[in-house]
Amino acid sequence: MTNPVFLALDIPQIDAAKAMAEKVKAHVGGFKLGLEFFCAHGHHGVREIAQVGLPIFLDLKLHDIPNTVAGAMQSIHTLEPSIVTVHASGGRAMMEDAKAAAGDGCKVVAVTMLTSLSGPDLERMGMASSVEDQVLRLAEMANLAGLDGIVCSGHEVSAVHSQWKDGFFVVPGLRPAGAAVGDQKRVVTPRQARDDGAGVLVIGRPISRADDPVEAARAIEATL
Ligand SMILES: O=c1ccn([C@@H]2O[C@H](COP(=O)(O)O)[C@@H](O)[C@H]2O)c(=O)[nH]1
Repeated sequence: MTNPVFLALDIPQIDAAKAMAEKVKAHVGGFKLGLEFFCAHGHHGVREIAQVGLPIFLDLKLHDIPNTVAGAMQSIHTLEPSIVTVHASGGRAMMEDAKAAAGDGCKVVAVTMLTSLSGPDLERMGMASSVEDQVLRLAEMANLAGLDGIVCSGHEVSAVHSQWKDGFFVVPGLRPAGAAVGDQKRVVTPRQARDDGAGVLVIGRPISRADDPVEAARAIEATL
């Protein structure tokens, strides 16, 4: 089995991020580079981390009009990411154009509802539906738009998997039992997410901020 864990390298210093990647590379399947790292280091930073030799997931959460998102997808083409995120709330046309611009070999997945949000946050945004219904609705739109899959929490992945059998599901908000939750609200263990149908497990601080990141990554791998 390929290791499904992508380590979120939310580390602003390029040398420290690369050193972390080198340290844990035997115990993860890839690296996720998000806004913190990309805004600081752009294409150069991505190329540095890619030298470590594992797949790169660019979690840029693109969200704009279709033409702009398609242009952004074309601008990251040369980095050959294996996965890129857009926001499902950008709409179906935006997702269609993002997928068309991505080219072969790059999965495009739509962020549905951030794992740092929960039911009361939806209410405050004026949305009457439950979290699961909202995620299922956005997942259906992403499927119709031709995307490869979605990002959701471990709370919804089983329901989404039932609705979208061959979808590709990326799950962040993962915590080993007893680990600090921090700003995440919809949390499950890596093993639970895997059992419920997640294809990629995104894990950041439980590894990157552990006293011993190699041991933390190894211990998570052993539970899968
Ligand atoms: O809904 C989402 C979408 C993306 N993320 C990203 O995943 C990691 C999680 O990091 P932890 O340190 O394990 O909490 C982070 O890079 C987020 O930007 C998410 O958490 N939730």
